[in-house]
Amino acid sequence: MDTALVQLDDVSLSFGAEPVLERVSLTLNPGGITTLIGPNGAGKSTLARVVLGLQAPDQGRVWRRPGLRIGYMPQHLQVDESLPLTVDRFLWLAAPGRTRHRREALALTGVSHLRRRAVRRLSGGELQRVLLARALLRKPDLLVLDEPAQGVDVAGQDALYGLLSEVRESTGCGILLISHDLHLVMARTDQVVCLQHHVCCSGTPESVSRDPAYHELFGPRAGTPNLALYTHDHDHAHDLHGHVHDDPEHHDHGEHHHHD
Ligand SMILES: Nc1ncnc2c1ncn2[C@@H]1O[C@H](COP(=O)(O)OP(=O)(O)OP(=O)(O)O)[C@@H](O)[C@H]1O
Repeated sequence: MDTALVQLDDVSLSFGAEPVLERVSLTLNPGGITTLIGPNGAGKSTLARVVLGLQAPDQGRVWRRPGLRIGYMPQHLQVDESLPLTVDRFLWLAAPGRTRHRREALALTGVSHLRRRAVRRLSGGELQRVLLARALLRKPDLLVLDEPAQGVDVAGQDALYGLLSEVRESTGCGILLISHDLHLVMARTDQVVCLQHHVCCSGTPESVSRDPAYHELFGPRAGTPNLALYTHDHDHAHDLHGHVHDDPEHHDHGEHHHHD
């Protein structure tokens, strides 16, 4: 833990009566890429918000390295349609500083040509790259990216994940990534955490892609193309909301599983 950036121990959180995170533990290390995967509503963004300190858990412990700088790329960004905000100004508002730094960040994410463009005129993929540049401008120890590749074309997605690996190499920062692009992500991550309110399974991409709980969530064709056949013998069942059902003997796919 001395070397960790963030450590979560047994974190639980409910919104009203609905448990969203159940006893989640997670360690984020410098230079490590951790990918959070799970169906819609599994609690991934909520967990990211707990890591960021934007959301306090009901139970459990959250530890952040003192002085930790976090760059965050949110899943959604509301841009006021009436504001003629340029990309350059948008970046400056997040991290006031020299023009050179903003140019460098935009060059790194491959969108130098957009510096004077109005933010509200950007395409989805262009905006994602600008948001990544904004997160990098803070020179973060930890980058938290909530579905960074949404709206980015397939070649661009590959480039984006390649870029994240480069950023990790050159800066040594840790990266927490939320992603649905299993094929692209699995090859480029050190640790995969498969979330369905609780941590279903976690580990290296290889070990997770062989885990029955992973296949239960994502189906037999999920993961890397060279996946070996698996045996479906997981040791816990989920109810309709994805919460663990303790009695694997009475595990019934039709009634107890609801995976998007
Ligand atoms: N502030 C909130 N108040 C009440 N419920 C919330 C709040 N934030 C999230 N939720 C609920 O918590 C659950 C988990 O949401 P979350 O956004 O963390 O899921 P997710 O795994 O990121 O989903 P997706 O893949 O669709 O982005 C959802 O049912 C959501 O409606």
